[in-house]
Amino acid sequence: MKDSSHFAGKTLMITGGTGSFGNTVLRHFLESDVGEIRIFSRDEKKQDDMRHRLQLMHPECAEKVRYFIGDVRDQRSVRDSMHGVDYVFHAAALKQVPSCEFFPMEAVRTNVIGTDNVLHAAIDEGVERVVCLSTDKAAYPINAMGKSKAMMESIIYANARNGAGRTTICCTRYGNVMCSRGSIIPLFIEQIRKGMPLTITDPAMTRFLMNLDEAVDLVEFAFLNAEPGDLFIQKSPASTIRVLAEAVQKIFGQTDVKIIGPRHGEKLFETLMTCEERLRSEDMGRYFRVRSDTRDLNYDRRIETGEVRTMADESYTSHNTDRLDVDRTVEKIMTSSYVRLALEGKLAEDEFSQA
Ligand SMILES: O=c1ccn([C@@H]2O[C@H](COP(=O)(O)OP(=O)(O)O[C@H]3O[C@H](CO)[C@H](O)[C@H](O)[C@H]3O)[C@@H](O)[C@H]2O)c(=O)[nH]1
Repeated sequence: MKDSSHFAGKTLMITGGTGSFGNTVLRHFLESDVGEIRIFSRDEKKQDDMRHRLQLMHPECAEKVRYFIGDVRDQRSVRDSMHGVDYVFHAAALKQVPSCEFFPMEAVRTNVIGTDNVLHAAIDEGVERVVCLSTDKAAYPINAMGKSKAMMESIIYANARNGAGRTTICCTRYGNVMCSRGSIIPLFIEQIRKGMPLTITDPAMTRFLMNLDEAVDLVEFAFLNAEPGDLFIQKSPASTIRVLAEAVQKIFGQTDVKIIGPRHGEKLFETLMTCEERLRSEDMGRYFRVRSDTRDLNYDRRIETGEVRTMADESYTSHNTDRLDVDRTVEKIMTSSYVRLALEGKLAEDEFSQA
């Protein structure tokens, strides 16, 4: 992390801390002189693995990390782990589209109620900043995962608007993180290794591509720049699944391709910023900021004059963003440490990419 003096001596908590994001962010945060990092998650085995990995690879900072077993669904466990915390990074979520489609109430419990629990505990405990992680699937949502994340965002903005005391709550939204657990690139690599055909849902589908370090940069940018209720969006390139498959094959070897059709709840393209958000967005270089709408419900008091615009002409989507060809997709994919290690046959040795 570049300048991380803002974490000096502070206590940070990462919900969903044993996931891909949690592992990457932990590595970044441990480079700073942070006081303490709390990993909050459900799975004792994953916590134990993380503890051992850290002791093995970075014994000098292992003591700064404390592990809390709990579930964001359970308010008590959230509160008990938040005493004395300065900053919260809320990454705990159900995020697989197909499984949320079959168990939508589970998405509600974790993504909606869980976020409400985290925010209220943070407000009550006087946490200074909470950065929540959302997804492109929350913009014009069509599947249960996206709808639950859209509700999560509403809860974030409502809490920020209704007054969160000394707690600044903000949100980040990004597209597909390459090589996160259960995602397409690791699956393609495995299929090539086993000599099996690549399973492609729809070759024309597009997805935004970013790596885990970029996700961490976005979260840090939000942390440093947020006003209450801000949404920060990472500008990202995208590619079609056909191009992505060709790029992975170019790196790992040719194999057949099988078209399997879209899975439950999938979109042809993703939206990172809606037309309505785009109208009030601010271009900050690598990122967009969408400020929260701070008007109250007394519409009668307002008299609008002149031209009133409700939405921008276009939303910001994986179809109309910078679209990568095969070579640029190869370049992009190679920025993922998972892919580089897989290529060198060193995946098992990596301390964090297995998360
Ligand atoms: O066998 C497969 C599986 C997937 N796909 C396609 O590959 C793309 C990416 O699929 P992933 O499962 O990797 O990602 P999703 O877009 O479904 O969702 C991912 O990105 C989200 C953010 O947008 C969340 O982070 C979520 O956890 C993560 O799974 C999609 O177009 C999908 O249709 C295939 O072609 N073949």
